[in-house]
Amino acid sequence: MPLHAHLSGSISRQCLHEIWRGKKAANKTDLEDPLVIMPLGEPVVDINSYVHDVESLHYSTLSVVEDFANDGVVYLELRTTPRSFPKEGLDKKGYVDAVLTAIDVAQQKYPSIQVRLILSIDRRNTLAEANELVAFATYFISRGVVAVDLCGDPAKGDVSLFTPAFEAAKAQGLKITIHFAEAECSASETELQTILGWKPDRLGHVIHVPEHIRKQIAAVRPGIGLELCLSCNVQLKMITGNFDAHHFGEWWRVDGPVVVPCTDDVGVFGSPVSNEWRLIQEYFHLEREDVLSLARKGIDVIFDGDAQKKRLREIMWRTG
Ligand SMILES: CNc1ncnc2c1ncn2[C@@H]1O[C@H](COP(=O)(O)O)[C@@H](O)[C@H]1O
Repeated sequence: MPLHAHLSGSISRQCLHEIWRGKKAANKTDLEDPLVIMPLGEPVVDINSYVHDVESLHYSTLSVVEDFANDGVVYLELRTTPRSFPKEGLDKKGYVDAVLTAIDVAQQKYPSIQVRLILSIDRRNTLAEANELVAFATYFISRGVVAVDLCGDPAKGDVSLFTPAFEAAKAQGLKITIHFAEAECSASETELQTILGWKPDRLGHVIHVPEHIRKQIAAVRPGIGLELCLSCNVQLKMITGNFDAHHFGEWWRVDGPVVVPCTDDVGVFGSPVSNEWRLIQEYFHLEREDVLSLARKGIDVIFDGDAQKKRLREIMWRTG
């Protein structure tokens, strides 16, 4: 049940390779084969040069959902930052529409998985761009958009700029999740207090958090969701030390907040969510009952409604 998965970062190298091969055959690209130039573990920086039209967006979204379904995922929240590709006649609204259409097709093709979409504001955006994104998110609620996120380079931007946009999102019934204290530079007291002031439904990463903020997180709303991404944080050295030093170990027993193991960018880190659960068991010595209880608690913090929660509970209790 990965709830923190960036669409572009979830595209497998093989899928990018296939998109590239198609474009190469049609004489539509001068780029190198992504399988050759992007070693595993390195961020895929120029994904936009491979995926920049409806066709490749459709192909890659379908492939991402397929990969998650094949990993045994039955509910997925993908997130993406809407982009425009004027040369291809695609604006940001068209981008979201294309992703949602591909998700619909994917759900029909792989009926075991249900997928919802989160739209991400990038920290470099202006307030006008953020407001526009909230308007798109609202427009597409009936087609499966459930929330708004804040992501991007943690060294960029002043998050307080976005307060009106997140307030507007909440007023429209959208949920909010925020990349939180991802790097030291995005963990100032002012930034963390500003974000907690938005009363987010979930937080992502939650790394550089002083003790008093930890208490505040637990108090900000009962059962706040924490999207923790072990492989990402270890591979990118966002934490000091190995898996056993990950803050999952501090959070998973804390009463109140609900920890959900997530993949972040599985195409980059090469660790599907089944492997994230394996790592947790290996490094934190969870018993089978702990794993089941954690997975079941996660259902409470998904951004879909009661019918979805009921479906997931039926699956989870049957599994147990
Ligand atoms: C430590 N991991 C991360 N931290 C912060 N932002 C990240 C991220 N991984 C990905 N993104 C954000 O998601 C966008 C990917 O394109 P999609 O929107 O999927 O289409 C990136 O541009 C970046 O802003």
